[in-house]
Amino acid sequence: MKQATLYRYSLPMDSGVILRHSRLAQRDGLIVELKDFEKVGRGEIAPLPGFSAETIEQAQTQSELCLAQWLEDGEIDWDSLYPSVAFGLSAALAELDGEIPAEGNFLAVPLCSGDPDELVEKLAELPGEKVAKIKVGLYEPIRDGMVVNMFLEILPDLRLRLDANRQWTPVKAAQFSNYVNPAFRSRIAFLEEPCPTPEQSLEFSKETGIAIAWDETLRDEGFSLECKTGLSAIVIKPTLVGSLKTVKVLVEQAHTMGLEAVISSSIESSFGLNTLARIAQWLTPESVPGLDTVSLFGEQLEQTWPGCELPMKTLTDCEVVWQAHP
Ligand SMILES: O=C(O)CCC(=O)c1ccccc1C(=O)O
Ligand SMILES: [Mg+2]
Repeated sequence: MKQATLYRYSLPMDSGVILRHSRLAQRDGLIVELKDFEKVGRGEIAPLPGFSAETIEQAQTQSELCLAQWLEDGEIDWDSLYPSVAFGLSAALAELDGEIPAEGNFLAVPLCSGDPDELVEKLAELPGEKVAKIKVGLYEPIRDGMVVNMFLEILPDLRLRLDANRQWTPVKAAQFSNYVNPAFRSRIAFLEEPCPTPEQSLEFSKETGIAIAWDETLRDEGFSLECKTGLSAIVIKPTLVGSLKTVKVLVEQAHTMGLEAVISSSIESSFGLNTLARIAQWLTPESVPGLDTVSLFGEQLEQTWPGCELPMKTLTDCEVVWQAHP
């Protein structure tokens, strides 16, 4: 006996600088719950405003159509779905089928705002490899270069992931790198998307020896992964990329090319982050995922994120916006 339910959540948040152009004060999303006799599978469908092309209303309408098909044992055409719907639905189905192992990788790379004292504290709690992520490209590139130098100087066992979100012209990118001590450059694990185009970013890497990673580029029209000098990683945001199958293919391609694959947050609720932590442990066990975003929220949803003390909202507190069985 099958049943499908869509819950809609709304959680208070402050996206801060993570989103740059849009400051979100509230996060809305859907939780899909599939039941098949005693088996249950859940997934989160949460288009991210400013990043996803689809709205939550569009995602809900499409989810309802898909779920109706699933209830009738129909085939789902994954490639025709919005990425957020494809991801949430495929995660719920995979969980229903017992495909996603329960164990998660909750060692998220801490996102730091630029205050070294705060980071030193966060890092002291991290077991094993010390990696942190800093957003760059928000202020003067020279300032970013100085901040990166300072962190790497103060913490000799620290490695950094940087993310410029395509904010630097080649000139600004060069101003940044001129300020980074050449001896420190190899401790930049990667710099995501320094320049507006992938070609400019690759050129930057060639000139500076700083490794780069694709994030936005993965979502460019017609993108296919190729091995390029200087490219060391891809950052995969499943909510923006699509089904679990698409995620798996990207991870496999990256690993085949010797690239690191990093599962990362699109600011899902603590529920969605738990799913991502499990997927990260399952598909990219050697890589620390980029999931340090729960603190942007005012509440958690259904499942706690380890160490997070925010109040908990449960699915029973959420509105059921759709429910059906065959
Ligand atoms: O990747 C991470 O470590 C955290 C997530 C993150 O930075 C992010 C989250 C939502 C939208 C865009 C981005 C981004 O990579 O810029
Ligand atoms: Mg990024």
